Amino acid sequence: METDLRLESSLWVGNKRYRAVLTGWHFNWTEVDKKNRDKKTISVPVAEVVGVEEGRVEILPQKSVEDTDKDFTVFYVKRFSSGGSYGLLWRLGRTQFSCPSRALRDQWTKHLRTALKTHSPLRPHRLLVFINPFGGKKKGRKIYHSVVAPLFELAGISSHVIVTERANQARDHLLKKDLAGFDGVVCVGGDGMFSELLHGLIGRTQQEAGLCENDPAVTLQPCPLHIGIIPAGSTDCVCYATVGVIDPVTSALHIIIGDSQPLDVCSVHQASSLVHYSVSLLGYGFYGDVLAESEKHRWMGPLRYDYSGTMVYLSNRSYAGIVHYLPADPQDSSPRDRTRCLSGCSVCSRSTERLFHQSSDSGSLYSSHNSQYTSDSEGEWVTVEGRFRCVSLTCMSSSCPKSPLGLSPSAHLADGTGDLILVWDTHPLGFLKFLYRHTSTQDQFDLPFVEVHRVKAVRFSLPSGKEEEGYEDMGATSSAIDDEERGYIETVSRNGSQQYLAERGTERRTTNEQKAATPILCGLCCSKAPAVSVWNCDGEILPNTEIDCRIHGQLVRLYARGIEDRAAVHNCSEEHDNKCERIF
Ligand SMILES: CCCCCCCCCCCCC/C=C/[C@@H](O)[C@H](COP(=O)(O)O)NC(=O)CCCCCCCCCCCCCCC
Ligand SMILES: Nc1ncnc2c1ncn2[C@@H]1O[C@H](COP(=O)(O)OP(=O)(O)O)[C@@H](O)[C@H]1O
Ligand SMILES: [Ca+2]
Repeated sequence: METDLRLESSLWVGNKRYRAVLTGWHFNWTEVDKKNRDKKTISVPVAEVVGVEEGRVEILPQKSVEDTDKDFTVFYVKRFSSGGSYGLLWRLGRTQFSCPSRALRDQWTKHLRTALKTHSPLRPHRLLVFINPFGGKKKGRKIYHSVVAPLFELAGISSHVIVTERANQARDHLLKKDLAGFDGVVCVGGDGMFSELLHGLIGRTQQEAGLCENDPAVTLQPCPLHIGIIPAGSTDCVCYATVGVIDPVTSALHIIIGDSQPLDVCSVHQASSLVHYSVSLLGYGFYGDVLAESEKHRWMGPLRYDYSGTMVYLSNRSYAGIVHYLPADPQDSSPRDRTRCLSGCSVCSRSTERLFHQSSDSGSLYSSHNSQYTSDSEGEWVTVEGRFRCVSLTCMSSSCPKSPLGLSPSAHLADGTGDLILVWDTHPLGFLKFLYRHTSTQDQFDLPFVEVHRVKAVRFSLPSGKEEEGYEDMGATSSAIDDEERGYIETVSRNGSQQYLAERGTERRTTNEQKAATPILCGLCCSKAPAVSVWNCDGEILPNTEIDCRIHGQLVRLYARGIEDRAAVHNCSEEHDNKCERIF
């Protein structure tokens, strides 16, 4: 196969002569000077060729074809560093080649197209696209038609576009309508739109496989259709964490070349019913309150989260809860190992082996017929109880423009685990420090009131009687109540490391800093606070407080490849300057 596709000849680009070689995996062209010495080589992996067209082709301002019979044009992925973001921006590169004869031109286009088919088996031919016209800054339609559609057309992708008229339309369509002939589903919107696709596709796949989604112990069937995300929302966390930038052109190019990134999904259950699926943030306390508050201010657009975040921070709340968790194998990885899950991540690759090649033996995460989660290999559940500022579970880093390294910077996209972050009640300045560290590279887990655990499952319940209590006096959660009630913090040195203990029968102490800070901020807030918060599940408020969650390894696949390591990518051009270069 490799030798069949090989082609080598002299070609011209403008008035310069090049030696072009197609090896099967790569298409290279090297400038040759008058003395036949090689100069600079441009090398494009065949998998990153977007399209090959006869003639001299442009696509902006409109598609134009000068149909000369000795020329062909190759479109391909070109990388740029992206300033603020961690990942790389992808743009459409274009080179027009001239051949000495028409026969050679036809040979080049035929070979390149065959190589494309051979080396990019997952390239979509037909896509189902849902646009949320109201997501983010309400630019979904414009982004799709001006930026994405021309690229899909160039790549020969046909798409069926649905502009949604109501919430959950995309989900319902995926659950009920005929999906035959589609290779993938794309949303143009934010995390909420992605969540609709996630629910629709997972639900449809389980229906067709005859599996019950309600039972947390059932091993769910991975979805056959890929999901593409064109970011046009408010947080765009799933896009940022799987691509590394929020950029519609970059995302469209990942879709076109058929990149494939598996993703862990957390199922959330209550009383033996499925409540929701989550991939990014499942958060109780602070993040739940921020979402509940922000729904009242949707008109503010993406800014609603900053406004609500500030208001909720000032209200200075903490909540009682009991958290049970099932730790993952600490030998595989740790949330404190300071590694990052990047494109081609070895921890995720090892998990693929474990999840799909050993699933028939007793080493699987759960035994599929075991509704009480008691397989021998699952390990021991751990229980902690106390007052928390927030309890968060995330299946991936959940990086987003607000927090470029995310809620858990060392979490993995596809390792079959999630990171459980427990932020115990603490003084307002301590909590602010924790929040603020999300905006920099400082370790947000290196604080005495924060714990992080890599887990396979989590249960959350309320201390008996809490659900009925409703509201409690704010003073009670901040200054009036004694330290014993509040579960305030204490750091002790155990085995040489700082460990945090709260409400575990150990002595408790309030620091001076805590005592000083609390009353000042309490003066700014309301006098009544609810005793119970809500769960924020990828931007949706859950109806239940007591939940049971399980991580399903690699349940869905996105058209993405994870964040590319800048240091390992060679063909990256200088920083992209939007002012002087057009998109195409
Ligand atoms: C002091 C600065 C603090 C910055 C803290 C940033 C933490 C950000 C972590 C964000 C994790 C995001 C996980 C993704 C969630 C989304 O699924 C979900 C839905 O997104 P969609 O609307 O696009 O559909 N988004 C959300 O739920 C939004 C959560 C955002 C929380 C941001 C909170 C901002 C807090 C600002 C606090 C300021 C305190 C200042 C005190 C003087
Ligand atoms: N046509 C529509 N009208 C109202 N709501 C919609 C529509 N289409 C989608 N939605 C809902 O809007 C919510 C937010 O959408 P999303 O695209 O995530 O934007 P944002 O990031 O700004 O929240 C989603 O939960 C989705 O279900
Ligand atoms: Ca994970």
